[in-house]
Amino acid sequence: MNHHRILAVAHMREADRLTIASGVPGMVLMERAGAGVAQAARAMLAPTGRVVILCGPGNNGGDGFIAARRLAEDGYRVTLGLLGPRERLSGDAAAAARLYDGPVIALEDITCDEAGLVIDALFGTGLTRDLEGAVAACIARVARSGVPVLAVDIPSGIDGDSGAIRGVALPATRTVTFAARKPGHLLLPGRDLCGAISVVDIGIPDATCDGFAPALFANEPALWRDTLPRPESDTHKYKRGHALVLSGEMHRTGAARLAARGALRVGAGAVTLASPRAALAVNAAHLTAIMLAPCDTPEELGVLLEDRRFTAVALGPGYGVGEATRAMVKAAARTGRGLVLDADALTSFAGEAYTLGMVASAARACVLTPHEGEMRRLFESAEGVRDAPNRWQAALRAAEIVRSVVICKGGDTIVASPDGRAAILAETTPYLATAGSGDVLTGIVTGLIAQGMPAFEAACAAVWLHARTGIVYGPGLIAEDLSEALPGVLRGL
Ligand SMILES: NC(=O)C1=CN([C@@H]2O[C@H](COP(=O)(O)OP(=O)(O)OC[C@H]3O[C@@H](n4cnc5c(N)ncnc54)[C@H](O)[C@@H]3O)[C@@H](O)[C@H]2O)[C@@H](O)CC1
Ligand SMILES: [K+]
Repeated sequence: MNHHRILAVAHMREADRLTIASGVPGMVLMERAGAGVAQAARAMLAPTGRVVILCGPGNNGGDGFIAARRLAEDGYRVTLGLLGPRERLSGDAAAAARLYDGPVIALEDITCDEAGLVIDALFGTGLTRDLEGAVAACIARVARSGVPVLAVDIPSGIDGDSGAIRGVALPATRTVTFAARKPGHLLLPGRDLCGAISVVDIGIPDATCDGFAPALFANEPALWRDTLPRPESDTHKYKRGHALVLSGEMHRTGAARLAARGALRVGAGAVTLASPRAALAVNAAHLTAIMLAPCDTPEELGVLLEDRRFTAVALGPGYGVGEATRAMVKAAARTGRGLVLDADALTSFAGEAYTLGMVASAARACVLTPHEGEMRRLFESAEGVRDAPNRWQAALRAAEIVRSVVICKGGDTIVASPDGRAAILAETTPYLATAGSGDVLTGIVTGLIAQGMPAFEAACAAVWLHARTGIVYGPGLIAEDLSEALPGVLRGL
């Protein structure tokens, strides 16, 4: 199994279909899925403990019936509640139900008394509308009981593609999913309801999923570790890339310095801050390893960037919104370097995502790092972004429009590439929500791109490193700490 691949619901269905078409009966896949659930359940139950299994009307319920049979055979006391009449089950789910010869009661009659575990096999990836009525009431009862819950495939009520709660959802202690995680396991609020997630191999060959587009991933080191720049023994500082970060005016210089420090800490050989003349003294008072150059106009930026040693430019943090910023972005892009645009550089193109796309296409590689508000402003009139059915589809469409890698920041940051790849961050910390934290992220991406790392991988690595540093540091974190704690996380890789 490719462990960082994730499968959209439609792709999971297609992978099932292709595997079945290649000669593996659907029932064999379901048997493996149910066996995986039973195995996880055993680890959560005392010997001969009581387990309540909630089965829905589709194949998720089918997995529940398989698990019920296996656990009953092992001597556990099984109570199975089914939503709807048994005669209405069809296909593999009906076959799985026939193999289970224990009693089946109505979902409405389920209680959790003395139960050591509840297995939630109500709905999986086939959820199509909000949960209500008897199911919603049952979910509320189980949630109130405090009994540990093992979710089959995904907690019932969570949308597999968006991670949204459809009406209500049953929070799980553990989730056992099949073949690969789905976007809803990583996106909020779904992620918070899954508990510990494990993936069971049900025999869907990797090659079956290789050609799926878009290609979705969990943002984990396995995705980008091989492309992470490592200095060779014969290196010198300019071989490790030279990043240029543009500073804002006198009263707004801190953001750029935070970014510059991030770029240096992640391994750029040299970093220069391009500062308005009026702010040179302020910046000089705060910089040591980072160099300083005066730069007030697009023409001056062009002259500065005639030095071919500059490999990447970052623009936006604290820079100010308006025509002057737009002109600087265009001047930077024209020089064909790696380009990272954040904050004011993005807001300066509010409502003009297509224009920004044209500008960005001149850069060697371009990465945009919008938070939710910047994303909304930039793409307010762009088709297929605001009305996308979920955040990864919005991110992919956005990347296509701006012809850049887009980092959609949030508690479940998504990195999307115009080539159709997207990666979702699985783990982060709310301590990162602190002033200047985003500026450091901008600097980390810039530093990686300056060293020649491909844009998508650089963006994914930066997002992961930033999050991991925040997790490791924890309470009390301020933006300045991020760059200083980064080496520890880099060492761990
Ligand atoms: N061969 C396969 O396709 C495999 C499927 N597997 C399991 O099958 C699941 C997907 O099965 P299905 O596609 O049958 O989907 P589900 O079992 O998730 O649910 C589909 C059923 O629920 C109904 N439904 C949807 N939303 C509802 C709502 N809000 N209220 C009431 N009823 C609602 C639908 O009409 C349909 O009858 C996966 O999550 C996984 O657990 C596994 O067994 C592995 C193999
Ligand atoms: K479920």
